Amino acid sequence: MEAVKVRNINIGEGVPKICVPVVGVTKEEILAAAKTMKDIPVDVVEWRVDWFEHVFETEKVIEAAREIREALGEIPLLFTFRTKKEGGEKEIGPEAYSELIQKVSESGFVDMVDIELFTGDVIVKNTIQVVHEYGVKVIISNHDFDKTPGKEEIINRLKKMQELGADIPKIAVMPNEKKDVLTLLDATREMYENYAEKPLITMSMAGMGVVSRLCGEEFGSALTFGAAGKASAPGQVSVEKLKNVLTLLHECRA
Ligand SMILES: O=C1C[C@@](O)(C(=O)O)C[C@@H](O)[C@@H]1O
Repeated sequence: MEAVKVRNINIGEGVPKICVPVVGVTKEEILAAAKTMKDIPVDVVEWRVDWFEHVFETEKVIEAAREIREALGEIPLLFTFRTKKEGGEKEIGPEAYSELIQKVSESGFVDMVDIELFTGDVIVKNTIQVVHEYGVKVIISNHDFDKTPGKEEIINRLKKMQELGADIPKIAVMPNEKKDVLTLLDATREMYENYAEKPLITMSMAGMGVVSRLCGEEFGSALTFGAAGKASAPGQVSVEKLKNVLTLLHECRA
């Protein structure tokens, strides 16, 4: 499987990469967070634009993206509007969602965008086509904040993301019992060993699922979300601690 290269980072190669979400409401908060990124062990920064107070004014979004880009230097930037139904802050219709992603991709200030699988196949495919023309990579994602679907269902969703043209398929699920964490890990392993043509990102959320955010190198998850300041989902470990554990597990495997 080939790694996905974004700037100087190869996602899908070696130690799982660390992604830190920025969840500020005002541009000042967002930029203050972005400016701290150069001092911490982060490989990718995710701008969770659904938190931004001016998210529905595209010019303001693009202007903020430009300033975030400037603050990050060479750190890759992932642009994510997480919709309310998948655990985000705001609702948005599929057309407006697609248009926002396309416009921001066109701006050249972001390196990757997140597109939710359940936006609808046609919109997802069309959006990806346009985004790819701008040289921007695509994560197709799905989140279940209530439960963990069965192993086959998780694998089917990841396969579907791959078929739709994702550079990186991603799924985040909520465990209600310990077995659910094993289900997520086993689905990841099976997808990775048997079907994956692309690097994957998977996680089981909350305290019970934390182990899944640490052991990606063993089971096949190429990137993990860590917190610096405010977390964007339950179970995110602080980046420094995350880095230590990922390095430890990597060294022990060698
Ligand atoms: O999709 C994800 C994963 C995530 O939900 C997590 O569980 O770490 C955090 C979100 O910010 C990100 O967009």
